[in-house]
Amino acid sequence: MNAVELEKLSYRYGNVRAVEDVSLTVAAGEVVAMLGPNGAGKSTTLLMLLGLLPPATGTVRLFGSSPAAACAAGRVGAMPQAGGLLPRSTVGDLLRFLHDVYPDPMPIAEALATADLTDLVDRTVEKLSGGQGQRLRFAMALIGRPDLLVLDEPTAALDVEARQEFWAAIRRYARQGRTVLFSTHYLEEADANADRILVLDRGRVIADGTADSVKRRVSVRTVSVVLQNFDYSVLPGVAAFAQQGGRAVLTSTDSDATVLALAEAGLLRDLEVAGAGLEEAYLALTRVEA
Ligand SMILES: Nc1ncnc2c1ncn2[C@@H]1O[C@H](COP(=O)(O)OP(=O)(O)OP(=O)(O)O)[C@@H](O)[C@H]1O
Repeated sequence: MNAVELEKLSYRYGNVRAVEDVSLTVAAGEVVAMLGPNGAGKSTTLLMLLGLLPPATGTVRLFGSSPAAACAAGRVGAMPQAGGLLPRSTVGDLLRFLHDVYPDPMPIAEALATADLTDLVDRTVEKLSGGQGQRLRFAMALIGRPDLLVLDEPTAALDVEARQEFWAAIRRYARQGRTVLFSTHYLEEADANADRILVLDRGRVIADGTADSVKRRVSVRTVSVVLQNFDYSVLPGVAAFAQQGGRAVLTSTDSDATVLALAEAGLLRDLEVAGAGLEEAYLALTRVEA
């Protein structure tokens, strides 16, 4: 059974089209990253998925049920983007409280260990670092032993080390065959931690597949030549332009056309053409859509 089925979901805030006709399924056991720039519609999609925002059009099914029924059955755990921690409570207080709410919770010691919080059980929330606070939210999301974990930009504002610790905890949980859906701005996070990447832009899914297939979705290449005084962005195929060490580095969705145009403009000095990484593919995808 699919963990998530979204069909033709749309949402508007007044005149702003936040989500447009999004249809997708997530199979049970998949770890899926939802990648997209600011305002792409990630949070709005996740809020509708969780049943916290009624879709303008379309339907959401979680494990074949409505979001409300799946949540009531304890099958869904979520880490929303914003969300306070009850002041003056300790890590242990919050987990004990939630432990008693769910039908089939995991032992508190297991939630603490999975989120690497065992040594902080008596710490009050005001004294937690940013990374520790996020790991507590993660423990709160997973103590109900949910089959589906939904995380909205869980590592925003964390430093590199805290992010690594956080992802190690998520991977421990995913290895138990759970479904995880997370949103992020960080390509490397999506690449390193997800089986599949969805790219959202302006409310639509513009790519869906493995990191490799996202790269192949547009045959993006990096074309570079010695930098000259020229507006490279007007050349055909060029989705992005950067200056690096005296070179013009062009991300191109049609490297043949770009190279031909460079030749015609007399700009072909010390040409290099290379396959591009996920970052360039993503940039090109969102630019091509624009
Ligand atoms: N409460 C709101 N009222 C009005 N417009 C909103 C509201 N929330 C979001 N929007 C708009 O809807 C669009 C989608 O926003 P959303 O927060 O879903 O995107 P996002 O991909 O999660 O962005 P971010 O990465 O910045 O969190 C944006 O244009 C945003 O400005």
